Amino acid sequence: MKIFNKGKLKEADEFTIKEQNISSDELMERAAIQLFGWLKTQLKENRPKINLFCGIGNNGGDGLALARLLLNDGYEVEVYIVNFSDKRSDDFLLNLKRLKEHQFWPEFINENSDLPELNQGEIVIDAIFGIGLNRPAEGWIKELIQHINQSKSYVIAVDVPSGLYLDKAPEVPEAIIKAETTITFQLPKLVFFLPETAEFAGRVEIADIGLDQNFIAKTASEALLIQQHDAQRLYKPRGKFSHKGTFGHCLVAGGSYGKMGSVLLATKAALRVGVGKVSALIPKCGYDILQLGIPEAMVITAENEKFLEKTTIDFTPESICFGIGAGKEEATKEYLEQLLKERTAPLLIDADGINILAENQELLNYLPEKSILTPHPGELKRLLGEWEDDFDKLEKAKAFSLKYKVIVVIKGAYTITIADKNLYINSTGNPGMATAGSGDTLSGIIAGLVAQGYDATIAAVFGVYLHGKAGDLAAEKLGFEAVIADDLIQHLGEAYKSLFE
Ligand SMILES: NC(=O)C1=CN([C@@H]2O[C@H](COP(=O)(O)OP(=O)(O)OC[C@H]3O[C@@H](n4cnc5c(N)ncnc54)[C@H](OP(=O)(O)O)[C@@H]3O)[C@@H](O)[C@H]2O)[C@@H](O)CC1
Ligand SMILES: Nc1ncnc2c1ncn2[C@@H]1O[C@H](COP(=O)(O)OP(=O)(O)O)[C@@H](O)[C@H]1O
Ligand SMILES: [K+]
Repeated sequence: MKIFNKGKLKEADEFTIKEQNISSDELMERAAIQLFGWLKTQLKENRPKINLFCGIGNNGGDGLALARLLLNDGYEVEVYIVNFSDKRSDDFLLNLKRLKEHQFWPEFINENSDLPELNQGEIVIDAIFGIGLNRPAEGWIKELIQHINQSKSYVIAVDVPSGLYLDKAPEVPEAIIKAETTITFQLPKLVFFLPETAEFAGRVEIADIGLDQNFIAKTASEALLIQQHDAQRLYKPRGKFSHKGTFGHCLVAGGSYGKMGSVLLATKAALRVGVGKVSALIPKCGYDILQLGIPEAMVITAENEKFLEKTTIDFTPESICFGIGAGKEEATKEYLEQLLKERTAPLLIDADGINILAENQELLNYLPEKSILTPHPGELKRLLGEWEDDFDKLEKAKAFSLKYKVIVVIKGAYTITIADKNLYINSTGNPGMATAGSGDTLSGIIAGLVAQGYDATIAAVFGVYLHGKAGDLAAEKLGFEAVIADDLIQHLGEAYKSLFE
């Protein structure tokens, strides 16, 4: 699903109005009908008091139209017009008039008003600012927002929590509505998936207001949310007459004394994701661990007992996963340098592989095109330096990815894959995956897909999706706390199957 910026969302609104020959207030009415339908479904027979806070732009207009629909249905409604300016939008005014025609008079509030009483068990609809916000909320509006946030009412934001920009980091986080649920129109917004801003939106619901599908399809977006139907299209079915040679040979090079489990996990994950053959290249001390832990894999040992070093292998793998549990010994660095310069196979670099690159930045120049780096935020910081906020982080990671022509997978609650200036935001995964080794399994999955012939960007995006889905399926059965990395591997088969459910 595409994620548009503010400019493109406005264009989509305008195009739809023209193309479908409707007035802008009809689009607003569609938005209100969607909001009303969602609320009614959620509330079932319950009839809590609903307090609507409406600004004077079109977001406020949505709120006023919703208030009318709620009143018509017999809900107890209180409407507060957050009267911060006299530049009221036409559709706001139209909906104010319609509300008054229903003999309902909203309360206008400004800096001199008392803050309204908001109680537990009541609902607050936040329709103060939408995508038209252009500066932080200040003074009494900020106080009102804080009052709403401190109340025990259930807060539902219309389109976007008031005070949150779409395309940049907030300057004043205290001046943003913290919603339990955000009902956003037509397309998801990038800020709903970034660590510093996602929490303001709470649970996100997308309301289809019928924006022109052709416009959405033909308009390029820099960010995509990867959901089931997107992932399904990436899947390559296995041919009836295929054999293990069809699905590639993956080399997992890593491990050091005390950290051999990471290689075991990645190796297993590569096999479970469908690779034909896997060889683990490890220091000598890991031989028994690997052979006993995963009899399906082949094992090659480096000369050294405890860490990885330059080793000659007598085959050409279809992908190499380098760095997990590897440590940062000089000899291990030299081996990475050799792999970078030899360019024998597509490379995925994770964990200590990334740390070695961060400490020896001259090596970055040797990264083969379309190599995949899978840093968690700590590793990313070592690679890129500090960033100011999430947007700055994304810009820096994009610049890095363009400069070295590589794919950067920023791991987190919503893992973001960056390739060719595009952002692919993953929709699967859960806090149960915050457990040691879950990143190692991801590396094995992605390298395993590359070995099977998936394009590197697709392998990253698809692998991240499958990994998160396996985590979701594991958590469904086991509960968040009990999920361990091996469970992700165990559920990869079901994750594949779920693509077609
Ligand atoms: N057809 C459509 O387009 C559809 C649109 N839809 C809805 O419209 C919403 C966008 O509406 P919008 O463009 O009117 O902007 P909105 O967010 O209501 O606010 C603008 C006002 O806020 C003001 N302002 C900004 N920042 C401020 C601040 N910090 N402190 C104080 N004031 C501030 C700004 O004032 P100004 O900067 O001009 O002084 C202006 O007056 C969108 O999110 C969706 O809900 C749906 O109905 C579907 C159809
Ligand atoms: N709260 C979360 N929600 C979704 N996914 C998560 C969450 N926490 C961690 N993950 C996922 O788990 C993995 C953790 O990777 P990483 O930090 O490298 O772990 P390790 O080094 O222990 O293997 C990443 O793929 C990340 O996206
Ligand atoms: K809002």
